[in-house]
Amino acid sequence: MAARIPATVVTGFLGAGKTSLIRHMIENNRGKRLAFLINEFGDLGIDRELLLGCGIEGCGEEDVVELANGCICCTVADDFLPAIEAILNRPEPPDHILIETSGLALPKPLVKAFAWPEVKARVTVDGVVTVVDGRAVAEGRFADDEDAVQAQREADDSLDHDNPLEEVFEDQLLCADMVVLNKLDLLEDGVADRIEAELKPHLRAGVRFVHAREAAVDPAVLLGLDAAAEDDLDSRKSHHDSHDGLDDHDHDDFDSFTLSLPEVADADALEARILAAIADHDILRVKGFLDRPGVSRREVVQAVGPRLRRYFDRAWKDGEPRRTELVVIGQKGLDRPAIEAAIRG
Ligand SMILES: Nc1nc2c(ncn2[C@@H]2O[C@H](COP(=O)(O)OP(=O)(O)OP(=O)(O)O)[C@@H](O)[C@H]2O)c(=O)[nH]1
Repeated sequence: MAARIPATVVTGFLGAGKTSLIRHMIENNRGKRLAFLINEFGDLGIDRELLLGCGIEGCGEEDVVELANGCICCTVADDFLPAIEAILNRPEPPDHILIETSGLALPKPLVKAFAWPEVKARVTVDGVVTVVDGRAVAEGRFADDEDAVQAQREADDSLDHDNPLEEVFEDQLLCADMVVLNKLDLLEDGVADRIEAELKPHLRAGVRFVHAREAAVDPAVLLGLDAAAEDDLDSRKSHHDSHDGLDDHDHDDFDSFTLSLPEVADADALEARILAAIADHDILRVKGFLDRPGVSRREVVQAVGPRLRRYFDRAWKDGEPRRTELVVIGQKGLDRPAIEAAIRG
């Protein structure tokens, strides 16, 4: 059998640092031919745009494939398989494939797809890398209310949590071969070690932790784990393993919408309104691009919980419509009219 191409699955909750990790990998890639499959929740395709916007050599249009139709874990057969086959059938197949899942995806159904005979013959899962937002963990974003869980367990004997964030977060950890504990700069001394000690007993044996800022991890550490995860599915537990073997997962727990705005003359004022909306409506993630009048470059907006960053990436291209668009993601029941009104001001 010809050597199989290794694929790394990069997972982690919304805003943990997956795109940053992949970007760092592209910048520090020592001559390997890489291909990227990018999937995200929300319909703007921002992550692909961000990677292409960095203008790094070795990251061309054809190398970054976006899986746009919903969440990868629920559309494996329709979207993922044709995309991976197209990559494998290129005249010059890549040396390594990287797959960024959406922040709400469960990695296990994706890894399972690699066990399908037509894929397994040609690709192997080198490793599942789970990026963790250390600050969000420290703030207790993924922690259930213990009393509520206990009450629920007593009521229906199920293992389900009352906090869907925690379920997704745990599923991503339970599938990991390596955990990147990110956002060290936002943690007090000693907190990263404490988080690692707390998470470790819940993970599969031997899973390594790497602590990182800006998800900057040497590709030599991330790639070449040689895990063959598709042969090892039983050890990767999921809250969504069901008795009939079918995955039982949908994204009804989460909501997203896209907001289009006119050009933004005062970005500081818009930032303040976005932050106020995030606080008032418990929004998990906002990201998008701003059209700033008189400025040749587009401005990126990234918010994860209460923290927001803005920076200019690339120039608007000739003929490209200059747009201001933001994707807003939160738990089910987002009050769209109120959020829109708050952000529009
Ligand atoms: N302070 C701080 N911010 C970080 C770090 N790593 C990433 N970020 C920021 O966190 C935000 C989200 O990072 P991304 O890399 O886009 O996260 P992601 O996991 O790809 O996000 P989704 O695809 O939306 O789930 C961006 O504003 C990053 O600049 C870090 O180590 N420290």
